[in-house]
Amino acid sequence: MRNLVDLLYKVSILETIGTTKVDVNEIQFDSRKVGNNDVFVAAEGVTVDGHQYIDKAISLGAKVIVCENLPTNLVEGITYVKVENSTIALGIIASNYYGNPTKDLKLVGVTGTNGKTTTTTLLYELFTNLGYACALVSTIKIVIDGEVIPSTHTTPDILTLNKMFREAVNRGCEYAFMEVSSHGIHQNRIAGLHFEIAGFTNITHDHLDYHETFANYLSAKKKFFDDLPKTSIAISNADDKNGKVILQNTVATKKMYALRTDADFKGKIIENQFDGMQLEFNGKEFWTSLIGKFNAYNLLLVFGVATILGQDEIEVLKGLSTLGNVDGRFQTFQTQKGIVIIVDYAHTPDALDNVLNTIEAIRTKNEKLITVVGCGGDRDKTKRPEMADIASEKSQVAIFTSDNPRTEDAEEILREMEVGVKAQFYNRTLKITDRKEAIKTALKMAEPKDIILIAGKGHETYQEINGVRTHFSDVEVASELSKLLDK
Ligand SMILES: CC(=O)N[C@H]1[C@@H](OP(=O)(O)OP(=O)(O)OC[C@H]2O[C@@H](n3ccc(=O)[nH]c3=O)[C@H](O)[C@@H]2O)O[C@H](CO)[C@@H](O)[C@@H]1O[C@H](C)C(=O)N[C@@H](C)C(=O)N[C@H](CCC(=O)O)C(=O)O
Ligand SMILES: Nc1ncnc2c1ncn2[C@@H]1O[C@H](COP(=O)(O)OP(=O)(O)OP(=O)(O)O)[C@@H](O)[C@H]1O
Ligand SMILES: N[C@H](CCC[C@H](N)C(=O)O)C(=O)O
Ligand SMILES: [Mg+2]
Repeated sequence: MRNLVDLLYKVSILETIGTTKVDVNEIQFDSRKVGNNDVFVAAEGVTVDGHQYIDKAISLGAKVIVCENLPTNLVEGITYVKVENSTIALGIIASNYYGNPTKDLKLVGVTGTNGKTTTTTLLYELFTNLGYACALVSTIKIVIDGEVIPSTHTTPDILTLNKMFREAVNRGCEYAFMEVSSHGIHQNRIAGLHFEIAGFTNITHDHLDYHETFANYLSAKKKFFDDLPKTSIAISNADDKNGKVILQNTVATKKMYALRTDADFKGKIIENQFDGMQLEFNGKEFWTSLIGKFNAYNLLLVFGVATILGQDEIEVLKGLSTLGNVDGRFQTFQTQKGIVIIVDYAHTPDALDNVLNTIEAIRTKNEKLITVVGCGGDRDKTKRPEMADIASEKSQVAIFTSDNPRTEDAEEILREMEVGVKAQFYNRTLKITDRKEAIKTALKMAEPKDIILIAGKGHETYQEINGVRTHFSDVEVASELSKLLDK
């Protein structure tokens, strides 16, 4: 049991009704999870307003209600705490409940449209190999000192985060690396966390279904940096058009990394091949098995963060040169027939463009490049024609297929993609709704040395159609089918 007074420390309270000198059990923001003596924090969501579940929470045993609007029917014996912003209050209460774990960790958050999973995973692996106990919160998985927990969000809710960080501190973790999504920032899922370093990768077109305009999307990302305290360090990509904008109003110490301009962390690509890159960071050369300019940026951010955290530059570069690809990010293998398959999580126009440019820069021009790609349902629709345009322009064959249609009609998504194809490239495109069939067709069309890029789902091990998830893995499907077809 915890005392409510302690939990409300630093919460900006407008009004209380009833006593705050009560002991409470757990904190909940979902009425369905409320138990005896819990605190229920009612918050307005994207689909419903949590305030409408206050009675339900009380009937399940809630003793304290934290809310922005007091209900008209106040219940005897219940403590009501009116706050300005419920989600921010939830963040502070959650931190207090778990003993402010992020004050005892060096927490690094990375935001940006692409590269969050890659950079946070590389940081986790680098620091683990350097001998530190660490935690990772990413789209693919959550890891606490080696123990893997499945991930449901890129940035989980603030109660889950504090619970995990408490566990990490208890297990002796010194560092935590986490992805900070724009949804996470906008919904205050990171409220009250203490970030030692905040990193920015890049910002391009995504999630306009949620944020509506690019300006809103940019300001959601910027808010992460605006809210940092003076003691934090913000590190941004000087080559990105918005790399400086994002740091405009932060009071944190500012650092920059770049390949094209002068910066605190300056990188250069010496060689870029199919089996890796020779890079130069701050005048020191090293080899990485990661491929593509975008990964040079990711590695440079990792290098910057690691040196800011006090690691020796040479040791960091040695460490980076031993790291391989992150699951589903430019994951490459060859079939028996000699077809090169690349599975990549590119699910935005910019990511797809980067991956296709990377392949173009390192392939010999005699082979065909076949791209299999789809776009997710219930997500930003404006990505659809753009991704189809890019795929058809930069591949010899583009097969449009389903990604995760979720609750949308898969055929309709394909029609919306197709609109983006330029007339002169139309005859190099195919539409095959079933993803497995699409991959099979690509394999049948391919000759030895041809390249098949399977984009959009990367590490995912499911496909969601009509709201139902079934097991599906691009890597598994491609390798099973290629074995069958090679026979
Ligand atoms: C659109 C979106 O982001 N929704 C998130 C949001 O849910 P919501 O605002 O819709 O919640 P709501 O249903 O309106 O409910 C409002 C409030 O009432 C409460 N409630 C609701 C029903 C009830 O019976 N009782 C009750 O108390 C809810 O707990 C909530 O507090 O808050 C929930 C709790 O934190 C999230 O789980 C949920 O993520 C949904 C499942 C989701 O799919 N989110 C995706 C889009 C997302 O967040 N993606 C980003 C990654 C993007 C990227 O890759 O860049 C991520 O960080 O994962
Ligand atoms: N720095 C980068 N710039 C542009 N594209 C990138 C970069 N890093 C990775 N990509 C591309 O974007 C895809 C997704 O990368 P990653 O998973 O690291 O991004 P993310 O930001 O975590 O994405 P999500 O928003 O889904 O969590 C990769 O498969 C690759 O195609
Ligand atoms: N974090 C992103 C991932 C998209 C991955 C793609 N495979 C899809 O399902 O659209 C999202 O939830 O929008
Ligand atoms: Mg991610």
